[in-house]
Amino acid sequence: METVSASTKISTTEMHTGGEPLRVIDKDSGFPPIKGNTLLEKRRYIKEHLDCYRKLLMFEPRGHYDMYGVLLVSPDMNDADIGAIFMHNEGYSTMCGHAVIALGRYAVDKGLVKKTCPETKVNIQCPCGLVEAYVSFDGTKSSAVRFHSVPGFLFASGAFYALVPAKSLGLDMKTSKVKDLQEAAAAVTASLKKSLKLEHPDSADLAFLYGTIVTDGKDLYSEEITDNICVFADEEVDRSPCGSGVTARIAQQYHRNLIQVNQTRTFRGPAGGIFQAKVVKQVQYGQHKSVIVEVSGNGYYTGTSTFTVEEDDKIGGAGFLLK
Ligand SMILES: O=C(O)[C@H]1NCC[C@@H]1O
Repeated sequence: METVSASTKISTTEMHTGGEPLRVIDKDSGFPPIKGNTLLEKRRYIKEHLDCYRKLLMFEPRGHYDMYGVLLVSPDMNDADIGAIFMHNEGYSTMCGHAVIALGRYAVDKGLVKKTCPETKVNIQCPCGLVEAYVSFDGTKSSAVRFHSVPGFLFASGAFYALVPAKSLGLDMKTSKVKDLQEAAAAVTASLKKSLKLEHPDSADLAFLYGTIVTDGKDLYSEEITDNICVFADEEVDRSPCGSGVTARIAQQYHRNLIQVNQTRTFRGPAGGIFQAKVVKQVQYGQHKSVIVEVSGNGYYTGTSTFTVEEDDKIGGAGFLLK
């Protein structure tokens, strides 16, 4: 495992989607070179050799407990425009909807794809597979983004989640404190990790429980907003409604016959941000009857940063988290 070099200088673009941060680390950011032919190999290489840079960029004092980032790499899928490696307080996730929404805009604005009006398509290779993002673009400004998930199935989707109604934990989405919802969700994740063996049709790298989503239990189709909170990685709280999480909720609602193809549901996260989602088609994925879900939302820019390290800064050079 490497340690961060004192000559490090990494420049990032800061964004958020529904309140959930996204630190975009582009290919020319100053992040050290990454070995590997495929996206999953690169993800493994970073995990094994460059994890100190994740800590540098996600942890305090440059980030915080609930920070989220994406590193852009060259994709290995022919159809992909960009490759994305997601990172958070514990490691590297397989799919991230809020990041895809922000990244869609980023790719259009940075000229990483050929722009078309009224929508520009951006194909993003994520660890879980190819995600198609459609970015509204009027010739000058990019805005709302919708994306089509990889197939979502019950047990599970691009990322594996447990879905639990707040009521069954003795809690309430409107009146309970975020801290109480966070602790209860983390306890569900911890106990399931001990008892549940997950399998993914494509790769063992993708088969792990990413988190627990506590919901208001409003799963039957209606135009009413449904609230949820996603607690993932090391008890990290998603501020947004969670793009991969609402994909999982829609997949569950569809498989339980509570919604039909093209019925749009509106999801709200703990910061009040809204995503809309619907099943666009049913597909077969390995042995799983699956669905492609379309999720839409808005990502925004909040600024840019350049991070450096001083040689004798042991605390800031390693980064730290306070629980
Ligand atoms: O929107 C999402 O899918 C993500 N947000 C943070 C946790 C998930 O990766």
